[in-house]
Amino acid sequence: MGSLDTYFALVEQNKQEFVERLREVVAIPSVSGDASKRGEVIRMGEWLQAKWEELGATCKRVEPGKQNLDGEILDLPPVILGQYGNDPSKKTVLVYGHYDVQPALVSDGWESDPFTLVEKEDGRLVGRGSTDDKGPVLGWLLCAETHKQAGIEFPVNLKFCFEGMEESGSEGLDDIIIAEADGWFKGTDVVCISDNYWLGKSRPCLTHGLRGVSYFHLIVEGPGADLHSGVFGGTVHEPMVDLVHLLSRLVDNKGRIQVPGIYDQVMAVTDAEEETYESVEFSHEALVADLKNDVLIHDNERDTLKHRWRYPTLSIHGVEGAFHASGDKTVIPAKVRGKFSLRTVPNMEPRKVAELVTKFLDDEFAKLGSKNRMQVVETHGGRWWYSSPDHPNFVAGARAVERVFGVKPDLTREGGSIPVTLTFEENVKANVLLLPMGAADDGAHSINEKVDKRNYIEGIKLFGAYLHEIAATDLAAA
Ligand SMILES: C[C@H](N)C(=O)N[C@@H](Cc1c[nH]cn1)C(=O)O
Ligand SMILES: [Zn+2]
Ligand SMILES: [Zn+2]
Repeated sequence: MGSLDTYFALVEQNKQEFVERLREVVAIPSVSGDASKRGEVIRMGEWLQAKWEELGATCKRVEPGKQNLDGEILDLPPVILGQYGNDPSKKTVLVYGHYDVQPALVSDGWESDPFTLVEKEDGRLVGRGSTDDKGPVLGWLLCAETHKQAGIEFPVNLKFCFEGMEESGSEGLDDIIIAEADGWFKGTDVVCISDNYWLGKSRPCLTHGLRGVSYFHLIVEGPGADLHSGVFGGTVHEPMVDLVHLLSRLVDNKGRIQVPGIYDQVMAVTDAEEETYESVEFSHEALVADLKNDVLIHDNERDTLKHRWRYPTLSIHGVEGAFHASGDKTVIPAKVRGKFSLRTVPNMEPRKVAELVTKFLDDEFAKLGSKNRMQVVETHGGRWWYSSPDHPNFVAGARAVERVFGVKPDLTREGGSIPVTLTFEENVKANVLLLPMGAADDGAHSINEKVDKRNYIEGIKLFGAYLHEIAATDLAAA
């Protein structure tokens, strides 16, 4: 593969330029969960479309419709579909990624402005979206640009699907994938998604499973307005007291979900699965160092991995409407909204999960004898995904990892969720490979999110190597 060596050499040569390109996209604050940033999310989608079109791709901008966000009716950001190359003698690879990001404020604890990329001496490229998912999304573009610059024939036809709502439940995307399965996505041989992370910091991985997510709002409201706690404390049912009580009933402090029936659908661990935990690169020592404190529940790596990959979990995220500023305001909030989510696993069904959670909270609320009103709303949900890692798509991914990093990849499952993975698999009817670029300690969704320069640059090489391996692979051997 002489042309691949030329490609690697040019990626090396362009390293600093690629950091500047990442700086340009991080600077667009495309936060999908913030109504005031919707214009920026749309601008980010338009940026991507323009760059791909400059390169010669054919793009289609699909509008998923409208969204009601905090009472404001907003345009959903466009889904950018693209096709780069259309040679019937080549295989066709569909890549998916998202150009929206999680919210980020300096006041959350960032060391610098989240939307100004900072290159640290130790190689960290710090900025919101650097690893999730702007680095990888940009990586596919830079891979294609570098082939063109080097005069190397692009080894496959590339289709792409980039969305701007992944961090907010991928609203509207399922319908588009279903509608385009026999349209834009027709002829896809394999799918590749780069939107998760390695298990450690040195060994790359291929991922063949994701957890699902079911997100809930628990709303408790009582008086028509906030009240003075000196005047009304002890004489009215306080929404916040009811809410705190209900939230505390959902999960114990060992992570065990308290909703009856929730574990009934969880697949049992098989002997074959037990073996898969033996060989992966994962240590509590490294994890505790990343966490900055030992706050681990389990005393061994295997149980930690099982609770990340294959058991359901429940996390409490926040309370809207509660007093949260500094100072000692003596208020009784009139309406509060608790937010929590469950990560779901094979073979849990989202409908059943919502039913069990709602019934449990209804029963617990009834026990309180409160005169407040309570409501449980499932705001978004996504299904888990599990696939065999034996498909030639994974073999091509493994070969590409060996070519770039000189090691065999770990085979992992992911604790996070990319709900459209299953939608692609079911509707486009092609195998999906998850090929992450970022490392375990990147801090996606957290403060000081980063991608290491090594991961970013070698990741761009990996994308190219993977496409060349796909071109050379007999996919019919599946
Ligand atoms: C794994 C992926 N990069 C990711 O972060 N996915 C999100 C998806 C989501 C669901 N609701 C909101 N965001 C996640 O796993 O939290
Ligand atoms: Zn992501
Ligand atoms: Zn994310």
